[in-house]
Amino acid sequence: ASTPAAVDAERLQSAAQEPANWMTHGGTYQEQRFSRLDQIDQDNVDELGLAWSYRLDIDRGVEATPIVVDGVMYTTGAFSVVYAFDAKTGELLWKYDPEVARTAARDGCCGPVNRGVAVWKGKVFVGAFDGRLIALDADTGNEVWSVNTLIDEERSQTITGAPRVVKGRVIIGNGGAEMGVRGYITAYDADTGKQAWRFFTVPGDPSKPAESEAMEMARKTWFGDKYWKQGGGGTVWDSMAYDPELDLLYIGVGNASLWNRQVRSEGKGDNLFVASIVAIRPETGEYVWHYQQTPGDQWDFTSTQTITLADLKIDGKTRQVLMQAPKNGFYYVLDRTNGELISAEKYVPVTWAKRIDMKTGRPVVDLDKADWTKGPKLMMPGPLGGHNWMPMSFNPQTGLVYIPAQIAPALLEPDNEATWQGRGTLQLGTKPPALPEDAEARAQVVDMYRGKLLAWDPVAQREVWSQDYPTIWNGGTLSTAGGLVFQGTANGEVRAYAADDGELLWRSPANTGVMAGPVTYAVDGEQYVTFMVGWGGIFPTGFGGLADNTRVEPRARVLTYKLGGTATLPDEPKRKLTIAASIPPLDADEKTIAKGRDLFNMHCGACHGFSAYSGGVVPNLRNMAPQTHNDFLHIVAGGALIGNGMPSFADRLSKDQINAIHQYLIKRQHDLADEMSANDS
Ligand SMILES: O=C(O)c1cc(C(=O)O)c2c(n1)C(=O)C(=O)c1cc(C(=O)O)[nH]c1-2
Ligand SMILES: [Ca+2]
Repeated sequence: ASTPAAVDAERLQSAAQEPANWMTHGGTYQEQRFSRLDQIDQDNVDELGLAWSYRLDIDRGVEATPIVVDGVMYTTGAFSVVYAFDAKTGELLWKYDPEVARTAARDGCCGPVNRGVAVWKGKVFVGAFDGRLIALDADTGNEVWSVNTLIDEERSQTITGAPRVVKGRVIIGNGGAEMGVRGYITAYDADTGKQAWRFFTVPGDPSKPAESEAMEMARKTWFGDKYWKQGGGGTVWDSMAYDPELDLLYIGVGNASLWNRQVRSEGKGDNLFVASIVAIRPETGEYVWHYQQTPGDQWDFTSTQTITLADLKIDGKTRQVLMQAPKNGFYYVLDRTNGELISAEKYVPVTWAKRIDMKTGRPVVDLDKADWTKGPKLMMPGPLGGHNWMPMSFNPQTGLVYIPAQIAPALLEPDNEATWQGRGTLQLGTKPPALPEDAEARAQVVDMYRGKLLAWDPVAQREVWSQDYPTIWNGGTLSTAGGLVFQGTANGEVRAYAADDGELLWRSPANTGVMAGPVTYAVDGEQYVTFMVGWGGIFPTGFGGLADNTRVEPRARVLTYKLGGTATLPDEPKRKLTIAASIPPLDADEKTIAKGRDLFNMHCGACHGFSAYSGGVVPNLRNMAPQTHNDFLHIVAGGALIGNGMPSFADRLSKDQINAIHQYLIKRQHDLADEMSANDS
């Protein structure tokens, strides 16, 4: 190959005909994550072996889908670091680190993750966690242009999603709806980085003119004068799909901000376009249609999950559909020409709504179970969703979608006094959705957690087969013409199943949790399958992942397999938690500990785990060494561990507050020691 990343409009539109390559995030513009490669099939998949592996630089959540073009793989790790590999040998061709401040992890809800790059005509595009969109020379990894996509430096906006390129425009949205931001998506000229258009998803300051007719319409669905001060939300932090025939770009719009609609919008209004699919023109950013899945969302029900386009035979007619399994637990099939609802059924247990009314297209909300603004409610799904960002796939040969589904209830409790807290702090209008501190009570919730690889018939709207996992947060899926479904698991394996009946045909250790969506490609006539592996994202950081003593290590790698591959992974057992030899005495009063608890959950919980349950991605504060206790103030206020990515909180926490947090953690460390000795006896 002479010109690297020589991808243009024609190649992208007919990507399905070039299965040796994986040229755009979802494999094709339809984002089906289906490959016509069939060299690896149901009969020989058990001969898969490691062809090559590469240890990435930063052991935090790995979420990227690699792009592979003409024998070169472009992929990313945590903090938006880009890697180019020889796809056959794994040789590193170049690496580009945008040098996002490692302390910037605080600016996101869910870790400094990145879901991958886009390529176009010799360039590689990456959205950096700090909000820059950067174009690199695909040959050298040198920067060609860089733009700042952020509109408000006072707020925490990030990029975690993968850009898409449509008609020579690089399109990217931002994350941040847990931190009080306004959502939008922006298109830039791929050659120059010049902004082409921006589409806002929620209205801004009502004293200023609306940016578009769409915003004029959206405004009428918001109430009071608070929403725009709290951002409004509606971030487009992950999915998009493009239909070249209809010339429509579909974007998945996230949850409202704050979560609490009482505080945000006087408890009423649909709050367009939160939790919606919106169809827009890729050349102009002009609104065409929308379908709102969760009107007036107050459950963090993002509609940012994989958007998959397909042509399905429904009631004897071929329909051009758009499909999604968003967090809210319903599987939606829409007519993608106009946004009309074709069907929607529960794909996991759902308590917030009874069903979707087919006449109105609206959910029949069960207020008794769903409205937590007047008192705590156990939600199903919770904010982790029936399905999160881990991509699903659709196999046109079986007619099934393969959803990394999960059952993850959560208790939501109101904080109706919520006010603006400044950038880098959670702004929810709920108490942070912490797991109970009491070990037994926590176990009761965690025992409800179940992961599920769900093979779903989108026409009949029913399960065809499923595979159960002991916990949630399992990986994205890939399906192939070899009759296979590939998926990695939360507890550290890569697997292949028969696409038709779900039989487990191959498994191999990944030595870490696997979340990202795998891809397949071919070089010199040989088929490869790549899993990006590495544990992180919001479940491990915010919710402790698995229990303390069975935790998964966050080892970040690229793992590439082929038939007869003979490379090996080092033997890397799970680390066992050993309790610190001494813990400072527990002598703070209840009031101090309670204050420390609230401060910790608001300022520290998203990374170190609400209620201090650690998933082992960042240090476990229930197991601090004596030296860490001694240095606590230096670390938290003095920035002693800035090099490790631990910011100084001197700008937002007083010495007294830091001490309260420390006392709370001492209590939690004693709790852990008690739990461990109870388990031993
Ligand atoms: O509302 C947002 O802007 C936003 C952004 C992100 C993100 O950018 O990663 C996540 C979420 N929300 C979210 O709700 C969520 O569950 C989530 C999980 C993850 C992850 O990477 O594990 N990111 C995000
Ligand atoms: Ca969110």
